[in-house]
Amino acid sequence: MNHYKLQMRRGILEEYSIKMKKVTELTSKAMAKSLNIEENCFLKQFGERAQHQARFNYYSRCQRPDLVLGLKPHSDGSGYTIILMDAEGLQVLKDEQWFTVPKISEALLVLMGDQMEIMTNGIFKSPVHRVVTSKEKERISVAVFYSPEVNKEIGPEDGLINEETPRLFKKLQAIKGNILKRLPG
Ligand SMILES: O=C(O)CCC(=O)C(=O)O
Ligand SMILES: [Fe+2]
Repeated sequence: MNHYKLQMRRGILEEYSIKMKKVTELTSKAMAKSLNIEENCFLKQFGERAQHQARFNYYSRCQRPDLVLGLKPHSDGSGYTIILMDAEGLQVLKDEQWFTVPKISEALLVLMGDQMEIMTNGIFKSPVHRVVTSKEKERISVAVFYSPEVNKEIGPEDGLINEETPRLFKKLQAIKGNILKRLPG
């Protein structure tokens, strides 16, 4: 890759990161509003130095999609994850069944991670998900894992705990690199 192309790609990534910061601010506020709690409460838990880690996933075409998965079942250890994809292939597990996430053009997918499940006291679930392969099409996705700043203490929002819905999680400390929690098997 020549120098000019490299510079250009860096520029695009930098711009994407800056825009992602805005997206996570808006999304965190919108999620709090939807739960009727103080709009900045999740942003406060994520902290001013919240982590944004981007991962590029490339899934090549596969002759035996019935035998080969692109990504094994897991839930994300992030707060939440923002996914940009160029094709279908991502599936989420609900009621022991796999559902394909539709690809909506220009749309970003917000996928809850384990830490947001904790902060919402279990109201927003961190789904087990996987990626299937395809015979016809390769696939690329960009996942931005948005997580609380390192060493930040997180826990269920007080506003979501009451007599009917008791606290489900203890307070925890956010740690670095807790991106994938793989399930056994
Ligand atoms: O490729 C995708 O759509 C999902 C990727 C994913 O689940 C991950 O990177 O943790
Ligand atoms: Fe994931």
